[in-house]
Amino acid sequence: MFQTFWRFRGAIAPHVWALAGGALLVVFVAAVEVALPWPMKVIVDDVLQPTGSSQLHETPAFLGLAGLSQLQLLLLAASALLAMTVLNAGADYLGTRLLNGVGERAMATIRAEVFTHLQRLSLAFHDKQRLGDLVTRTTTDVDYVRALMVSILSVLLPNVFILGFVITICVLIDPTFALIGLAVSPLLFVTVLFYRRRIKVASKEARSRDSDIAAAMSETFSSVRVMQTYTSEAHHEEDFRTRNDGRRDAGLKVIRLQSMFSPLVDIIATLGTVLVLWIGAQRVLDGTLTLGLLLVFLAYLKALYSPMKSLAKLTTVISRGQASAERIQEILDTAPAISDLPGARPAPRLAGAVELRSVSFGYHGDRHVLHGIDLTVEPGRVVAITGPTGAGKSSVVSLIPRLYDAAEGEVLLDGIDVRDLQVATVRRQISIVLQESILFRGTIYDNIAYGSEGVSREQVLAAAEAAHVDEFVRNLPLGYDTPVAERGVTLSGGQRQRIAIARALVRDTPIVILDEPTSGLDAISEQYVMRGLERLMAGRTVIVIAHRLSTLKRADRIYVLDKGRIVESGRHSELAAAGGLYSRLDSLQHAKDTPALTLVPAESGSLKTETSA
Ligand SMILES: Nc1ncnc2c1ncn2[C@@H]1O[C@H](COP(=O)(O)OP(=O)(O)OP(=O)(O)O)[C@@H](O)[C@H]1O
Repeated sequence: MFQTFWRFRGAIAPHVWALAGGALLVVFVAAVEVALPWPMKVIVDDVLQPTGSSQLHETPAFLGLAGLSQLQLLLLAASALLAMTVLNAGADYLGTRLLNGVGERAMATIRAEVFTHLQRLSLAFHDKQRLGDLVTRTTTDVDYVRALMVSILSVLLPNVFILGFVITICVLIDPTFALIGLAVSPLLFVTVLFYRRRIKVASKEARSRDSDIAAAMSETFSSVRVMQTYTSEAHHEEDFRTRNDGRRDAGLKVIRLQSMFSPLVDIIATLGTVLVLWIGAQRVLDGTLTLGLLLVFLAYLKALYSPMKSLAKLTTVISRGQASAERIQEILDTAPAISDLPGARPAPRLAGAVELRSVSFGYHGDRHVLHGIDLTVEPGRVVAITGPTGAGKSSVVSLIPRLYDAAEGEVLLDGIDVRDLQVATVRRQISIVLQESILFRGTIYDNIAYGSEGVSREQVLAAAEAAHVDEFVRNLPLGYDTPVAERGVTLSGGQRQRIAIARALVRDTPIVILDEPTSGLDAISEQYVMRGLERLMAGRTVIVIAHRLSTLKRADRIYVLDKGRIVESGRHSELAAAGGLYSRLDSLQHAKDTPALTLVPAESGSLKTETSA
């Protein structure tokens, strides 16, 4: 339990004074609560029943108030009660505020830490993660840890003090009687221990089911377009129902355990109370105990058991919080698979030579998807990679910006092994345009400037013009300040690609990777995008994954990939004549493209038609 504090000590440390202040205040509240039954005792024993054994009526004498009249005592006791209650309320308010404030602040720090760490973790980690699970860990789990910390300080700590104070006072007043009151404590303790463990296991299960639901939500609603088009709502509903039922059952198990726990504690506590009442009443009758002291004892018994009951309730909060803390820690403990190696140096401004030497690579251990890849691109040249689906084209290009590390062989940039260079300085010199470009929430302008720090507005606008973004932005009422919805769904595929090209142009990197950036576009959009790409490719090293003839013909060299191996390489004309895999793919492409009419947008904005080469 306390290791949770230790675990997140970095986030708590800046608030240690507020934490200490809050803790002191709640302990003060506990002390006042222990003193609260005493004015009542004075009223019962010394105001209402002032006669009897002087030994038993010693409180006013002990407090130096022996000479006061009954009325004066009543007034004093009542005022003390009121004052203590008001003081308690004030300290309670301040303490709760301080502790909860620390909780919120520390959790904001932890959330930020988790987010930053997640961003640093490599693709190999994210490939295996479900987005919903990561969201849950950053939100709900962090909140459960907050509840745990705050509860430990504002419930557990004062209750432990109350227990300590009460037991001490009871023993001081009447050790035998105190022992009777405490007789049931071991039973209570064992019950708490037993249930705590079981509730912790059940809570962890419920938490992982929560993640399941979050994952189902994110998977379903990130592909809502496909889901609705394929009318597969029923399938998603069924899947969700299964996960939801799992969560419900796990939650019900926690509730069952919890609800068994509380009444059990109640029964054991009542057993103790009955015992004290039975013996206490007899002692009051035979005059060895005052009624006021019996009332104090009973109040203390309540004060003794109610912390135990609170601890019972706290069990869930603590177990849940511990499970959540472990889930957060799992993320923070994951070391990024891709990071700067010791001695890595900043990459110099690259000329753009790219070489893969005998590279093998796999996503899962020894199951390689690339085998002995040799590939060379000279600075400023265009190299195309083609091949059937699943051949490993995307895998090859993902090794260049070191999104993954090769298992064997080397990836060299300007002759330097990428692993000897600082990752960030390499990635800053590579731009990627994917099949489907991702836009982020923000304006079109923000999306173009994304990833280029300190870039001027002129540069952004010039890139936008070169990438033919300007053509459609001009017609938008808010122009470049038009907000783009998350994932960019308010724009067409071609428009998104043009923004992505502008983004790459602003970055002005020596190396550009294009992963089929025109696939899935209609002919008109493709022409616009191609024009932007021409601007982007000029003077840079370009590695393009392509199937289209137009792109392949333009390449200085084509590598044909099949089942993770390079099976052919050369220029289009050589490969087309060689009678290998490329020529088969080429004839398929011809069959698809002929007769080919390509629409080319005229500068005026009207369309003209021209026959494809
Ligand atoms: N993130 C991943 N985790 C595990 N395996 C992967 C991952 N990405 C790709 N693979 C596997 O690696 C192999 C090569 O995939 P890759 O995406 O590189 O092929 P590709 O030629 O680009 O295919 P496509 O043309 O369909 O995009 C495939 O067998 C694929 O299943």
